[in-house]
Amino acid sequence: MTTTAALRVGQRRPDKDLVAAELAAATFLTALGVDLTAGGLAETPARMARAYAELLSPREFAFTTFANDEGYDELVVTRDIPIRSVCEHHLLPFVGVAHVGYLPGDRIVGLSKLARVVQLFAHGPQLQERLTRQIAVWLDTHLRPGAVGVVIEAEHLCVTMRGAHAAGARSITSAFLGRLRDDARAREEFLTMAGVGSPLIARRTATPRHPR
Ligand SMILES: Nc1nc2c(ncn2[C@@H]2O[C@H](COP(=O)(O)OP(=O)(O)OP(=O)(O)O)[C@@H](O)[C@H]2O)c(=O)[nH]1
Ligand SMILES: [Zn+2]
Repeated sequence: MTTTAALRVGQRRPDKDLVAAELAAATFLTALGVDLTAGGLAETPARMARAYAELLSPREFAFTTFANDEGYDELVVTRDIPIRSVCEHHLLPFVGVAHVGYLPGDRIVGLSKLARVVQLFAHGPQLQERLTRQIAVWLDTHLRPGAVGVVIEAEHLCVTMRGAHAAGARSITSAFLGRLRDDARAREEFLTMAGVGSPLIARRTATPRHPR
């Protein structure tokens, strides 16, 4: 018989004060010379408050796992999971895709949950490197698999739309734990399944060794 387990993850009602956020947004825009009485801007501070509240609040979900009764012992990879986060330096969006995989141990996870774990950590002021690592470590802790791999490819609007104006630049980060860290062939297989599998990319995305 397959045993199912579900762990509630995330906050049901994260603390937020939308009224204070709206007032602050109005002050912020006015200080930058934006005339809130012009055009359709009257509601903009309230919209900004709601928009950032959404971007910064993780959504609750159930992390559902099943006993690995079939003894499935090959990689499971979900690729091209959309990533939408905001960088902690400018609070501007970074957008792209995450490829997440694991080597099952005693349990397998509901496939949608890999995307939900990505979204859990993406909601909040982030660094791409930290986001990549948090997803990997969280899955390692809660699934106890033989390996975890996470690759994120993202465009940071603070890099492409302003500042350096490096239009089209994308940053690639990775985190490999367990067998995917120790075994270059397994890592190459993961990268191929994730669609980033050229030997050049495999070398570029290999993280430095740290003790687990
Ligand atoms: N490593 C890393 N850097 C990020 C990330 N998001 C934004 N940054 C960078 O954080 C840095 C902040 O640098 P600062 O010099 O303090 O900020 P700034 O004056 O706005 O810099 P410019 O963007 O170069 O105009 C910038 O180089 C950003 O590109 C991220 O996820 N990871
Ligand atoms: Zn930034």
